[in-house]
Amino acid sequence: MQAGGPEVVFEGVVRAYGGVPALGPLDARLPAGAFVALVGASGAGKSTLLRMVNRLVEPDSGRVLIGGVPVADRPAAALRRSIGYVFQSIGLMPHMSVAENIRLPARVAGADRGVPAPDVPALLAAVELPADYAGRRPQALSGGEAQRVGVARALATGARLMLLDEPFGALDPVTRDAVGRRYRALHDRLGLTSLMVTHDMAEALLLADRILVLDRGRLVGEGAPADLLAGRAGAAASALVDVARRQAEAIAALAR
Ligand SMILES: Nc1ncnc2c1ncn2[C@@H]1O[C@H](COP(=O)(O)OP(=O)(O)OP(=O)(O)O)[C@@H](O)[C@H]1O
Repeated sequence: MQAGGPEVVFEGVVRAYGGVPALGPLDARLPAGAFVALVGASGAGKSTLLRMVNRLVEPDSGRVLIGGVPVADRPAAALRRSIGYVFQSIGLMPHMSVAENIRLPARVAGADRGVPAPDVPALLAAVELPADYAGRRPQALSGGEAQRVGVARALATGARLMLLDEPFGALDPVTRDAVGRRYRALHDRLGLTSLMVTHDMAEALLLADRILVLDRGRLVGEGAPADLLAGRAGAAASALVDVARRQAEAIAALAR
């Protein structure tokens, strides 16, 4: 097993699509081992920022460093093998078993290039799925179970940096809550660095160590959940927190 998750630094990253600015200039730092949530309205640039880390999006200017090394200096394929990527429609191969799906990224990377064969039982245990799920096909899994297989697959090449783009967005609220908390426990156990895009401020407040708030491509607020709740992370962050708080208060009032 590799050492803990690395630090990630964004230095003045800028990106436009077809001449239309989408992101930046933006500076941010994810401390080694942190769980960082990225929130903001639709189109704010969250996925663009996340995908700069594994070079699915290249910045027009500025740079991203992982553990002090610019991602642009590393071949994209090798870089992506070292980073877990979990997204909403996780894309498990329907004709392959769970075990084959988990082994797939390492197989693509090539055992002959020194990529060790994944320990499927250990990975299933890490995401708290029974060992006999290894033989199941994806269609025999619930949405929450499939998402956990996606996390196991993302960890299979030994990645200690995880990018999660609305990972639990398609799950019902109860499953979403349970899978989110399980993932947070896994993050702590393995000492991962995790960057998670979410639309749900309550989820960000409950799971993350730090929250970055994006608005129209700019970082408009940043802090620990306690900072956001105390109104110390800027007006945009407070506005999003107020929505979550009003919902919680309305539910509490209904129960009285
Ligand atoms: N490949 C692309 N081509 C053109 N425009 C794009 C492309 N990808 C993103 N954009 C635009 O860039 C802006 C930021 O998009 P991005 O997907 O990063 O936002 P987001 O905050 O992740 O949004 P959402 O929450 O809706 O997923 C949006 O205006 C979007 O339309």
